[in-house]
Amino acid sequence: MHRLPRDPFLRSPLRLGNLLRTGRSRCDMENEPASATKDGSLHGYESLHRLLSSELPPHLFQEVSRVLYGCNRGSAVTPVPQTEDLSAAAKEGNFDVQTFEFTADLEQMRAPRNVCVGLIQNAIVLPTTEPFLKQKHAIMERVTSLIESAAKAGVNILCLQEAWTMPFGFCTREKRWCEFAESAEAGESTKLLQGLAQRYNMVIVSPILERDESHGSTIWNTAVVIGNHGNVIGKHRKNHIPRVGDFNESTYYMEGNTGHPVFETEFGKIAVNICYGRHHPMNWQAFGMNGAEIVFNPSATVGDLSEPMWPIEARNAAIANSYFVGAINRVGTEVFPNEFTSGDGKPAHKDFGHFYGSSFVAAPDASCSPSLSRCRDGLLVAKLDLNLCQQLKDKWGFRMTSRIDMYADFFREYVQHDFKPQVIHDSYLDGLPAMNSRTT
Ligand SMILES: NC(=O)NCCC(=O)O
Repeated sequence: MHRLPRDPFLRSPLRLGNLLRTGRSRCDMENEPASATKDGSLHGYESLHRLLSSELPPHLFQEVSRVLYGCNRGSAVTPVPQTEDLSAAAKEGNFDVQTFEFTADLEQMRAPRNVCVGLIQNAIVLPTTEPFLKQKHAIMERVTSLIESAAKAGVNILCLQEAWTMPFGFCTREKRWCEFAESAEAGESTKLLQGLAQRYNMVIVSPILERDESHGSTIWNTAVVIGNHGNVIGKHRKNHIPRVGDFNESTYYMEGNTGHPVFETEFGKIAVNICYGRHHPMNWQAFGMNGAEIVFNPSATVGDLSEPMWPIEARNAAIANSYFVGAINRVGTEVFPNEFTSGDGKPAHKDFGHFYGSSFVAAPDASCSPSLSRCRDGLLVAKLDLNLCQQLKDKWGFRMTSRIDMYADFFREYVQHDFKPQVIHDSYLDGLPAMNSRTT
């Protein structure tokens, strides 16, 4: 007997018809390899969570969910009801909207520190062959409407995806994409967001391609942090630049020079670990050591390369550093005018592969939200009680037991050019018995 999918995405007569007619599960239904289908969905499901919740009997799904997604104070992180206003905007604007809540224990000496965080993922709007200004303005218009929806949801701190004003043209190595770079302090996107931040009393993190006029028009990959009064609080430049697959970003900009700043805002202490920096545990750690309570990870990454890592790295960082993480990935497939290769022997191609969206929030208690759609624009809203950060520090003591002094000594030695790795050699490898070897 077939269970009717609970996912509204599947309620199209065509999809359901296929399922019922063939009598097969979704994965073998379309006789495709065990990977995502062309529309970016997982064989018709917008996310892994929706696939599991629709395909598994409820009692099995509950167990899977507990193990895969964890529990926040004993319960799965499940969607909380949205206002009609917000649901209507999502329907009309065809974007995925999901709202979650992470609670903390009530404390006697501190009031709860509630904050509402929003993550926006979006596809480019126009083809990459359109005039650049038209492309940028079309994205800005779309993102403005998503921000307005975030305001309807009461979001206090919002983060956009990496290089949100442009297609992710860095795969091509063509320098013309540099035209999208703007001043962090006075560029068009910053001005737009300053107005929205002030109007909606919202802190907005805006990851853009930055052109630094004061330093020879240098290009950076930068997150601008705009305060809820419309002021630019500061900026952070991406610390780790990828040299993997089609991510030819090192052709455009260097490793950032802004350290690991934490921005103290009216709603909490936030930091930004831009995309590839999520593969570097010390990058996450340094933001935590500077006191971050929420670290955003605005990203642009594709399925073939990184999808198995995606649900793990941000979540591990949240656990290890006792803070919340908001991980955001762009969505859609971007096709570029000219073919490019990336020195991997694969045929020249014009697209980057599918940016799989799947933005989510991870909490310090190892719970995490289900992710947004793999194939549509989306807004994830998460209500957090920041007291959970300290409660987890007290419970697990990861910060207290981290032995930074021991590692400081080790790193001091490691950076010396004559550093010798601490390896203890088994003399049997040389055919000699070890000095204290067991004799029989
Ligand atoms: N944008 C970016 O740094 N992408 C690198 C690929 C990845 O980290 O998954």
